[in-house]
Amino acid sequence: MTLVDHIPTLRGSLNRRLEPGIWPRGAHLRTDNELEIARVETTQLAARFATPAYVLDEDDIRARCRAYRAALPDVEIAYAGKSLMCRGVLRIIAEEGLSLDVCSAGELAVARSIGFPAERILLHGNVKTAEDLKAALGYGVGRVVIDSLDEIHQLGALTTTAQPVLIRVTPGVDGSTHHAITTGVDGQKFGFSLADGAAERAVARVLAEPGLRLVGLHCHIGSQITRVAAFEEAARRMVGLLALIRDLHGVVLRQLDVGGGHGIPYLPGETEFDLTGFANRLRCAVNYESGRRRFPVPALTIEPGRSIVGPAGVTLYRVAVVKRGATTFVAVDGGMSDNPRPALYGARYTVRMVGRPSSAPLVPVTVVGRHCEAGDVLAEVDLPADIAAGDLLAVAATGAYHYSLSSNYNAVGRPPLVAVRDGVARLLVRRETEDDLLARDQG
Ligand SMILES: Cc1ncc(COP(=O)(O)O)c(C=O)c1O
Ligand SMILES: N[C@@H](CCCC[NH3+])C(=O)O
Repeated sequence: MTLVDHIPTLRGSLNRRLEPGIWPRGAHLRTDNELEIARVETTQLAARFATPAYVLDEDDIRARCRAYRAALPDVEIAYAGKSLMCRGVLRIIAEEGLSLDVCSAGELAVARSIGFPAERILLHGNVKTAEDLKAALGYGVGRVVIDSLDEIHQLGALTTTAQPVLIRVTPGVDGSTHHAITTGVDGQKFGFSLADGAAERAVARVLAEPGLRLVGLHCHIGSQITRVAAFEEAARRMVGLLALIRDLHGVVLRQLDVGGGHGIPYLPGETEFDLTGFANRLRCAVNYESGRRRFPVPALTIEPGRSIVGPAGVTLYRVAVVKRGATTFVAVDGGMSDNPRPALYGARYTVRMVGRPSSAPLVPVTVVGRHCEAGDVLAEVDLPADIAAGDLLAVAATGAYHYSLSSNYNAVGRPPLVAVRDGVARLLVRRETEDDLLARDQG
């Protein structure tokens, strides 16, 4: 802490500029401190849909899809549906020409309900239940990504024609991210280890299974990673394995899926993912390694989720209570049920009081939720000293892994998901009601 941090009056009052790179592209802060997203006032959104509410800048999502396609024109971009899955978002993804990664029969059902093209769908997961596998085969998904020896037999026993599959490999690359979302190293539950030969043994088993057709390899080293070199290293190792498989089995696998995991900034000053650098270095690494091993350059797939939808989302909360003391607690009408990420990963956020002007100095506060846990903390940030019940808070970069991680803790209904575009708000998913909560309860 510096001296300035201890003296509220020196901390300044509300910054009139939105932190660059953190808020949706269509976000604009007016001089009266009204936050507009895609020319829709967030005070109007809060009035119409109530709070908490997840707001999505549709054009931001579309722009991110297009940026990926422009940077990687010959690479298949498969949106990781787990990051934010609903029909409205999948329609955007389908319209933008992306493929889709699903990891359960439930996610597949959403995709299926809008007729997402089956050949552009990949099924993932370390556990795929019989229902998941049957649903995938029933819809005719393009590829299933095999994650265990058990699954080889389980899937093989269900197929009637040879199902195209990839094998998920753990390449032994650490993306330097939170341990709960680190998946490229040995000692975690996903994939077959490259280092101990498990991946090579899985290849032999799949090749011997008549119900499966091995078309390529997959890896996913983790999430919220900005170090491009980690993806480059993983790709290099995977091409090495493709060449080894050719040498050992005489089989040339044409597809290489290097997963997703591209990080986004949540706080000012955090590194943005270098998409152009990633595209160049991925292409160079794969071309170089393929050339060196005289292996035909494989067709590439990537699976970004967070970096497609994360920055497009903003959560709106209403301040319910302010408790002033040694710590000032600003308690809002949502919390860990709509955002468990601070509790799960120590995630931090950029938060603003919006909707009315304030010239009060900024003071440190702890933004907490309404749930029955002391750990229900959303953020530790600076907000205007005159913050009061009824004020509106906007939390940035909540498009990915918020709606999809939300729960009904304390029988609180999940917030609505609202898309905004060209001055118009469109409800994608309505708020969960008490009737919804009671609907499954058999009494
Ligand atoms: C197999 C797979 N692909 C893609 C992703 C998408 O990750 P992210 O949202 O970090 O891009 C995940 C989640 O980490 C995943 O498990
Ligand atoms: N849920 C995690 C990301 C998980 C990535 C999925 N494999 C997060 O919110 O950061």
